[in-house]
Amino acid sequence: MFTFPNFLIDYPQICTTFSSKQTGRQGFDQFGALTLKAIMPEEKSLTITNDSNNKKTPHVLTVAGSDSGAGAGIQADLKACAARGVYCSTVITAVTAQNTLGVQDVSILSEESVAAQLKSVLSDMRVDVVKTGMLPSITMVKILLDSLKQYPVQALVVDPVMVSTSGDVLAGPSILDTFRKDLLPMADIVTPNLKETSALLGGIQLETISDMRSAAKSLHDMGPRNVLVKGGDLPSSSDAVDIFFNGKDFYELRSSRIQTRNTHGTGCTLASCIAAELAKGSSMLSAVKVAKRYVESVLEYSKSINIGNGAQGPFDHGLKLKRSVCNSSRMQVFEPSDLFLYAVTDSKMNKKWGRSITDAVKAAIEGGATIVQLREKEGETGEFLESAKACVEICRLHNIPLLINDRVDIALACDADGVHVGQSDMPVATVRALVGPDKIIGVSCKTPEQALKAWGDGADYIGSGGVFPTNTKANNRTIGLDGLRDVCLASKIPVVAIGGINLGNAKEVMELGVVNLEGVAVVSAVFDRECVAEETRKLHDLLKESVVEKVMV
Ligand SMILES: Nc1ncnc2c1ncn2[C@@H]1O[C@H](COP(=O)(O)OP(=O)(O)O)[C@@H](O)[C@H]1O
Ligand SMILES: Cc1ncc(COP(=O)(O)O)c(N)n1
Ligand SMILES: [Mg+2]
Repeated sequence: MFTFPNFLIDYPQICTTFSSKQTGRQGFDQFGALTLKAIMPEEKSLTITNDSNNKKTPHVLTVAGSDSGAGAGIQADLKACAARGVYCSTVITAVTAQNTLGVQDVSILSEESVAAQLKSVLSDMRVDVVKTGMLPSITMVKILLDSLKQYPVQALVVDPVMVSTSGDVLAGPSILDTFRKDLLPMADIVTPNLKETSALLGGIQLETISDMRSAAKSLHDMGPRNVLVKGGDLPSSSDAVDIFFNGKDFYELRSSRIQTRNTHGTGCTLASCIAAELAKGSSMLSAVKVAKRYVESVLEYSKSINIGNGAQGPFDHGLKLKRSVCNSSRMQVFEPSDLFLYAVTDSKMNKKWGRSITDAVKAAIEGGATIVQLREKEGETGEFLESAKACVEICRLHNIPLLINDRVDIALACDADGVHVGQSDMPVATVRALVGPDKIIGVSCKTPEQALKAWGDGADYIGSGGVFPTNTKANNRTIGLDGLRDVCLASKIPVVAIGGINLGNAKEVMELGVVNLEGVAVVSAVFDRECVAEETRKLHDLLKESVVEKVMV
């Protein structure tokens, strides 16, 4: 038996740079200095240093079958990793003749060839994560596991490919026992589709999300550290729902179902993207979330691709809009709890108190702000961009997300973590098309209808208000605590309350205790004050005292 040095997965909460010397962990040396993403549960205030001399290129090795149509298999893996900015090497287990009609032929490579390919790559190329797809024989699984024993890697992502989306069999039932007994216990994550889940669990029926949850639990009992049951083919659901289970918590990962014929290779792409994110240093949950969003984005962008005459076409991993979706230095996926204390800057207030934007942001973070938005309605673009870049640097040092109000161009240019838009700004779907799957998008909503639309369009959170009257925004209709409650109850994404919130009324807002309400956003209460850090700290303390159990009604 062997164990994978699973440092990232065991410690997703710690973010700083560890060198192998500092960790002293066996098996970690081969990775050199790794930048690990990190959040400390209470204070998110760790410094991220970068040992650029020793920076290693993230590297995924895919062990899978070739697809001549290039929508799935090795070809999908190469394209997905390239799109995500990660190097990908390949061990080919079989050569399939495939097109958009189905699988016409399968030639399985010799076991000697597979063993030789594994040795060539693993002995020389410092692989971070191995991802498996089509493993057509029991001996090949054993060869792979033996190779990994000799050359341990950071994580193993197992896509237990058995049946293609077209319904063709790629690995027969005789492999099932080896998958269950030998491969799954070694996996950091296993990502079966519904048919594969059913086969692994002896042919059980999977018709509902609740069935998927029970199945994820049963698969977890077979030994993998994490399970993702993919629901791309769940007939009863109008959304594309996947169930993630880490042995403790279940996560229902839901996206809208894209109406397209171009879904060939979604499973391979998802698993490769998970592997790529892990290789970059993500925690498992973050990797899975980003991968799901990436698949959703490429399906959306590739709707118009027209290749082949069959029922299932491939998609464009590079996205139609060539953007630098993978170059962001942000390491962390948005968490609802980030909305706890949301500091929104205001150019007029900064001017009034003679503060630079950067000083305002530094002080808010010092006082405990958990997310920052630059809302600069006046001033020159060039100047704003320079301040925004400086704020991105400050926020990244503290692991605090930084969003830009309204200005998608500024957000892209300074590589901010996201954008916040109002109802009359650029539509959310267009913002998503421009900023890509990784960025956070927030939308201001006053009604349940707007909240549902925001979710459908791909927003990550809602800012709901004005809860109380405010001077910050002219002619802004106040929705009150009742309006806020209605939005929270209707919403499918986290909500932050905004509008006239201060030390005198923040408790009332939090004590609504309504589902989806994650925190408060403030402008004047912290920035129209002499000491921003102190006011922010007082508000932070008050919010902490006010946290109550959330209710559905
Ligand atoms: N039409 C779709 N719209 C959005 N997401 C989809 C769609 N079809 C599949 N997905 C997503 O693609 C990923 C692969 O799922 P699935 O198609 O079930 O696996 P496989 O390709 O292995 O059969 C999952 O995250 C699933 O939710
Ligand atoms: C060589 C190979 N490997 C895997 C798949 C699965 O494809 P999908 O991701 O569409 O289920 C495939 N069709 N061909
Ligand atoms: Mg599929």
